[in-house]
Amino acid sequence: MAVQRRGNFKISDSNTTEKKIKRYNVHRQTSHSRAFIITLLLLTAICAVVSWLFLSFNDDITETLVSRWEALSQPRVFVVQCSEDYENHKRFPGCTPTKCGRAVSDNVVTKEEAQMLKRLAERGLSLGGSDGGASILDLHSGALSWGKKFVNIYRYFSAEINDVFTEDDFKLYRDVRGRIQRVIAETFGLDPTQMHLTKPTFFSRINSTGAKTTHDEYWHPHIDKVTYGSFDYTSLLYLTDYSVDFGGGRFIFMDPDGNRTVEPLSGRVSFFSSGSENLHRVEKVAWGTRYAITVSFTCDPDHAISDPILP
Ligand SMILES: O=C(O)CCC(=O)C(=O)O
Ligand SMILES: [Fe+2]
Repeated sequence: MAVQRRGNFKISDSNTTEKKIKRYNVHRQTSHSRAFIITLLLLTAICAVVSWLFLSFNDDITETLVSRWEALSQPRVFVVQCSEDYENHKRFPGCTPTKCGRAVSDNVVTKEEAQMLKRLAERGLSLGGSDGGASILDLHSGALSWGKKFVNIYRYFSAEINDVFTEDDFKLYRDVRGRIQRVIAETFGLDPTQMHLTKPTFFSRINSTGAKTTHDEYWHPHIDKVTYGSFDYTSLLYLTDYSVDFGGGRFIFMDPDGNRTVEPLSGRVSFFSSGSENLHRVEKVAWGTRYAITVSFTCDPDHAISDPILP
């Protein structure tokens, strides 16, 4: 009996141990799940804080002024307070910026005209081109990127030049320049006859090839009036489409409170007063090829240049 009793006691003893083990396992599992949930919550909170910091301080976060998917039926204008830059230069009433800002128009140049100008740029640039990612062709001075330097296309290719460009190409360039000049005058309330074409005025071709010289480093923030001296109004005519022909390559106004972009679109004209109220840069091109023309105007007749002519 005693043995039996001892036996029963042993059974109930092992039941208790088993229950204890079970309870311990349940407790351990619950603790693990709780720790897992707490870790997950912590990670989520850390992610949220990091994203918030990224969104608040990352200088690449931008407002899009005009998207590639829009087709503007009239110029979109953004007024910006003029910088003091113009005070250090001789003033020309009716032209020197008193109203500053930036604007974009999709109505100045047709898609067909942009296509013709792009072909002109392709033909000219096919004669040379930079070793790095940025090549230019300046129809006025004849400067053409060539490896790590420049050549004068009119001198270097004098025998071929009339096969590459036609009188119609130059007429189209002049027409387009005149229309851009008028839209800038209308937008900023200027007398168009007081505005003069100034140098440099050039076609640009940019791809994702790495820079080989500083001439290829197109992405640096700059102020056109400082970089080029004579500029009062800068215009850019785009000849290819952002996100279709190339990636990256957006135009970025770098304002004190953040970046504002213009997405290039074939035939789109973007123009702005050239002082430090319009500090800007071009985003690096990630893929494809971006074509544009920089056409600029000065109020100072001493810095005027005439339209390019076919020799
Ligand atoms: O191609 C562009 O969008 C801008 C070029 C530019 O900033 C310049 O030519 O000064
Ligand atoms: Fe510029």
